[in-house]
Amino acid sequence: MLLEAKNISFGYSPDNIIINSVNFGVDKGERVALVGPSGCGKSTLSQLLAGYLEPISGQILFEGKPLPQKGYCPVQLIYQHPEKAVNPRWKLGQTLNEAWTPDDSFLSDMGIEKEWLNRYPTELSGGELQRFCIARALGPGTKFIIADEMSTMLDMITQAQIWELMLKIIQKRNLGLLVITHSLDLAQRICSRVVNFEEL
Ligand SMILES: Nc1ncnc2c1ncn2[C@@H]1O[C@H](COP(=O)(O)OP(=O)(O)OP(=O)(O)O)[C@@H](O)[C@H]1O
Repeated sequence: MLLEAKNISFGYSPDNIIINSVNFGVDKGERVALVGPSGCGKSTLSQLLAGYLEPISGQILFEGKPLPQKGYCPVQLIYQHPEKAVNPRWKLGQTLNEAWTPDDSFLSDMGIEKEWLNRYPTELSGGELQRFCIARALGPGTKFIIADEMSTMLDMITQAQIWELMLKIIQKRNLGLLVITHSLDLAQRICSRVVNFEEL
């Protein structure tokens, strides 16, 4: 398995366990969609898989080993809410360069204007900021992308363009992909396997 949750449990409080002894994995070369009703725990699982949250029991393994505690994480999570994923006090260029330095053609493919890098996060629209967060997550050290409802706030044309580019990058660099979505159509178009959270 490339990325694996082994018998993990988690709750935001001890009397409210949301993830109960779950086993889940994504193999090399697979693109998996995770679907399920609102509030069932998909985003929580994605945060556990990216190392943002610690399970109360069980293990998260990437290429058979725990995620690194320090340095760049090979598993990058793209959130539903880009404004929560950036430091509001930093200009976007600083935020991006902390992760990596994409060239001008990559920025232009992602629909990012260079001038935005001199702005603060509140000075971009939600969709513009999300494109920036997607670009940031695709640094050279990234081996696995978790996209949690990442394209919900983009218009249909931008959504299609971004996914087309993402899939090209994912194939070229052989990255793992987990997509969390409410759209079965998107799941079936993009992924090789669809998993229902409630059946885990
Ligand atoms: N930080 C938090 N503190 C306490 N409870 C939380 C927190 N985040 C989420 N929850 C609760 O955990 C449960 C699972 O939430 P989660 O966001 O993982 O669901 P989801 O399946 O991703 O939902 P959606 O499809 O609506 O995004 C929900 O009942 C939610 O209210």
